[in-house]
Amino acid sequence: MRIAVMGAAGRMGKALIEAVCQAEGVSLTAAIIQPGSTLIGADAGEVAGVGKLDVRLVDQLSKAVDDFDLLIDFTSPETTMENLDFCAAHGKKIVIGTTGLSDEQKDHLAVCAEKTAVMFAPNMSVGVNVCFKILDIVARTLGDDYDIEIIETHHRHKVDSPSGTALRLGEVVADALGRDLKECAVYGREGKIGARTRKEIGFETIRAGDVVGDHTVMFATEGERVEITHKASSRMTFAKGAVRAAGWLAGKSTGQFDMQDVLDLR
Ligand SMILES: NC(=O)C1=CN([C@@H]2O[C@H](COP(=O)(O)OP(=O)(O)OC[C@H]3O[C@@H](n4cnc5c(N)ncnc54)[C@H](OP(=O)(O)O)[C@@H]3O)[C@@H](O)[C@H]2O)C=CC1
Ligand SMILES: O=C(O)C1=N[C@H](C(=O)O)C[C@H](O)C1
Repeated sequence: MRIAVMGAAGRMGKALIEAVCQAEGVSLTAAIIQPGSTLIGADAGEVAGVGKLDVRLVDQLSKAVDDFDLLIDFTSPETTMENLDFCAAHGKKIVIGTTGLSDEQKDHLAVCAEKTAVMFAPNMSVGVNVCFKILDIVARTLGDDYDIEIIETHHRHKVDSPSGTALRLGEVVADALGRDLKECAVYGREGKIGARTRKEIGFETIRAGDVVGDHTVMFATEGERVEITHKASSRMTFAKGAVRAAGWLAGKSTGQFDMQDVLDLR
């Protein structure tokens, strides 16, 4: 499988290049960065800190169109949507890790998945995806008697909030309890807002330092509290998950998938 990495000089882009190099059955054959970057023409491996790979950084996906079978994209919603259309038009598979997509952009994934294989997950780590699975059981068992709060912490550079993972955690517990997250979510409380309503799901966002990504779902009632926490300490956990997803997608020509499919957790 010939892999292209979009946003190759970004935090995840560099981790993805390292993960592709470590994996079997895949190879890095293209790497794309922002137009205007001073790194255009540099060796992708050297920029990622894994040594020379003889893959030159280019500034347009179209310049690499004959060089890859699958694109891994962890960039921004706007860039990802452009690349998704490109991949659908040119029969390239795509693994998307970008968060902060709007509902319309998420709907567009399904449209493009009729033309090519699309894998999208707000968190590619195995640990978080196992948490999604067990949260469904925990929420169904504890039921409406427990207040649910979701707390996430990320590094100071993160631009979207709450994190894509926190929102997915909220969707999982809301679905398990028969609630609509759009109706019951409460974000970042402030002021004299009154007592908590029973069925609301609260989200708290912390941005600080170099935290890779922490998520906690708290279920609290009179007399006890259950907390399910995941802490990522390296971006390689996301990158390895994305490369695993890329290998899994080799067997698919169309359709939309996420890490629950890749890990057989459905
Ligand atoms: N699903 C998951 O498991 C994970 C998802 N993420 C998500 O991945 C995304 C990226 O995160 P992170 O790596 O920290 O962010 P960075 O800002 O470090 O990386 C994004 C990179 O994409 C580049 N880029 C943006 N637009 C283009 C374009 N048109 N062409 C080429 N390159 C482009 C940026 O370049 P420039 O800086 O020059 O603009 C930057 O280098 C975020 O949405 C984040 O939430 C992160 C970790 C895990
Ligand atoms: O921006 C990040 O860094 C991360 N983003 C993802 C998210 O928004 O959930 C996943 C991970 O927590 C790191």
